[in-house]
Amino acid sequence: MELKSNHSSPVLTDPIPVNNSRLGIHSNLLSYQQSGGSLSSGKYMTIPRKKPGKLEDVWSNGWLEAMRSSSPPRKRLIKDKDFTIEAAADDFDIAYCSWMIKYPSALKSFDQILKNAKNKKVAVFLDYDGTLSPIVDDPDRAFMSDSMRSAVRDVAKYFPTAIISGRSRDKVYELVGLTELYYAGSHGMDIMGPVSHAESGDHPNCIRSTDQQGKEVNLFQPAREFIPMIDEVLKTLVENTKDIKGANVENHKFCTSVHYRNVEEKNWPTIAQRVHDILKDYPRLRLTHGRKVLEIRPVIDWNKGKAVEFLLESLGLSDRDDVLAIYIGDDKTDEDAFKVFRERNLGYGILVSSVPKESNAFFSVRDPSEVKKFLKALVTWKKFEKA
Ligand SMILES: O=P(O)(O)OC[C@H]1O[C@H](O[C@H]2O[C@H](CO)[C@@H](O)[C@H](O)[C@H]2O)[C@H](O)[C@@H](O)[C@@H]1O
Repeated sequence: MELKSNHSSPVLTDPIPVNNSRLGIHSNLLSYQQSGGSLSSGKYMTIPRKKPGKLEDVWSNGWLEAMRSSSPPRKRLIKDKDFTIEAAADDFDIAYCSWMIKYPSALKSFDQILKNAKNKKVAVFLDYDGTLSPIVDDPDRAFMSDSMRSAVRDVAKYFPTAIISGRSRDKVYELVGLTELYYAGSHGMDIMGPVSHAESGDHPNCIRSTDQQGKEVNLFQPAREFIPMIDEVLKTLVENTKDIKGANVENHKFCTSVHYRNVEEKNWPTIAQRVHDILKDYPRLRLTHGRKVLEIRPVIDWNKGKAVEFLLESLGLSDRDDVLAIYIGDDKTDEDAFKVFRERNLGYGILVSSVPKESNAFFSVRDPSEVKKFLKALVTWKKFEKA
């Protein structure tokens, strides 16, 4: 079945604020115009969304392949009365060790990182799932440990620190529970940042608000106009996947996730097809892949990388030679941030991965427990430096 022709060229254009040259990033904010929606005037730019193609193409357009490779398989454990080892440990370790030549351990390279951080202001950006909390089957039970929370709290005492998550800002705040951080939810499409250096506050998508403590903050929501559309899609996704055992649709306000971690693999084509069928009616939405999750988000040129740039700007830390930023994340959506770090020489991206995978990060750590070690080491260094 072919998609209707009106889906093949869905791109109308959206206003781009032109008077925000101080915040160069905003001139790149691109989006599609809502059909029939009225949007304010301004400069227009477009980005192409991949033509969806034939419906049966979930087989050939790479969705299924991406789904299969979207999260490392849990390693098989061989248990003995005295020890537990991972299956095929030798082969795996060889591959992992050679991968680590390209992405050295951030813990083992700590001295090198410190050398570059000396006399610089360090800012820390942290992803949540798979970085601060381990990956678990139930997204509602992805809790971070108290010791991790305390490590993040300590980091925030010494360095401006932000959480950049795919989850809704409210949800990730609830999970982290620290008031001393900045939060960017929905893959950066919902940022609560400081007002102090906020030329970013001039942006039309930025409004003054107050946080949970009543402190004045800047709220930046570049995809606000998409809320009704996301809401509508969410309802359809819930309805159309309710008969697929294990499927779980999560609402992030500016985007939505369809989890298939608990869906039998033989049903992955079905869930992919259902999502595909719904998405074809929404040319202003696109799909990205996370760890056993399909993420549906607005087609705007905004992501975790842009969110980091925005926060650095808001913090008065942009375009400065005396700033070194660190970003720690584990999944594909974090690659947008790693890429910006490389391109703009902002500092170090650190990938959390226990298996070899291509990345734009500079360093790696294996899992959240190593993230915690790294955060603690940063704090110890700063304390020592101050003493
Ligand atoms: O940007 P993040 O903070 O890493 O959020 C990305 C997605 O994380 C969550 O899903 C992932 O973690 C779940 C809990 O461990 C796991 O069950 C799921 O398979 C993973 O994809 C969250 O539930 C998603 O909504 C986020 O988009």
